[in-house]
Amino acid sequence: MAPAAAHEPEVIRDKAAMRAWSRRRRAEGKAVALVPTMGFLHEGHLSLVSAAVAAAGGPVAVVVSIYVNPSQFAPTEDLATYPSDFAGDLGKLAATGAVAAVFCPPDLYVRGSAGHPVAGVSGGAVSCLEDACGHAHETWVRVEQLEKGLCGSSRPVFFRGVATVVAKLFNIVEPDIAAFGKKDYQQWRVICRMVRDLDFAIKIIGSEIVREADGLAMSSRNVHLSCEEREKALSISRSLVNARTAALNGNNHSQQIKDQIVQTLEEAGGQVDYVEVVEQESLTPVKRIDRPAVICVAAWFGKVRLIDNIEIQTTS
Ligand SMILES: Nc1ncnc2c1ncn2[C@@H]1O[C@H](COP(=O)(O)OP(=O)(O)OP(=O)(O)O)[C@@H](O)[C@H]1O
Ligand SMILES: CC(C)(CO)[C@@H](O)C(=O)[O-]
Ligand code: BAL
Repeated sequence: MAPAAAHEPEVIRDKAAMRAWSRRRRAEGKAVALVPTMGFLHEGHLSLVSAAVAAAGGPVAVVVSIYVNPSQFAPTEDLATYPSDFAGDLGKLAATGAVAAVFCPPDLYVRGSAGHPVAGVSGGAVSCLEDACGHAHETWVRVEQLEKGLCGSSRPVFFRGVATVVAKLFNIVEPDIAAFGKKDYQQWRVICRMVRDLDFAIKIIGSEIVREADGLAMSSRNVHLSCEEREKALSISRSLVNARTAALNGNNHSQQIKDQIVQTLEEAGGQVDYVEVVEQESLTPVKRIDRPAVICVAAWFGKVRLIDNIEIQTTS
């Protein structure tokens, strides 16, 4: 976003202090906008700040939360190596001049004692939270249909953890607006559905994907790609753009589109997790792209699992 006068955001670590801060801002006549993140910020995150300010359309206090949520990671996933740079993040947020507070709680869960045997959810899976601390926390938000498929298939505790922690953040920050990136397309849809179904009085913004100049979707995990892997990973955005061009030119059979993308990714040396063509809102698979659809991809390059997608708006 355009450089503005640097403004140091207030750093808040305590839940009660965060809630009190939000209530004071609202009493001053400001809307409160929340941008939930896991830190190691990049331009994609900063675009959410701009989107939240634009959506408010008036006086607004923007809160960016930075919290790496253990309950959305399975013990086999990369919680331990998730990148972080708190000082760098604060500098980037200050430079926007648009962020009033950073909420960075040391922990958001009631913890039990380690070593307790834990039964899994969804066919045996447990998250890093239960794995380390038993079942002291036992209340979960499930968005039962939308959490299935796509990322939900290979990350069985992911959306349960995301919906739960976002609900907790909503209850702590009490925002009027919250901004999410369409890079995590299924996550954005899951949050929209949770807000609708549970009557959160919060306007959810779905913000466009911010890309590097060569097309790679910005992602905190990109830092773990070697130069060679990064070059190969460009096959994701390139294959998505080609697929959209083909679909808009009438080559709109989902199976052919998927086969072409899988072939391109594998030839580049990627390991495909999934390629799916789905309806934009319901995320149900479509056989042809004859209504608004989105092509979603997850693929591994080296040890890094990347996701990306492209929306296709049909005119018919
Ligand atoms: N390139 C991007 N464009 C727009 N929004 C983004 C982009 N990358 C992340 N976001 C959004 O930022 C928010 C916080 O995401 P997160 O902190 O997990 O960053 P990330 O870059 O997605 O990291 P990861 O490597 O875990 O995918 C989410 O709503 C996410 O969709
Ligand atoms: C929404 C979120 C902050 C919940 O932990 C996370 O999944 C993310 O950064 O996309
Ligand atoms: N941006 C999604 C967070 C995760 O992959 O855990």
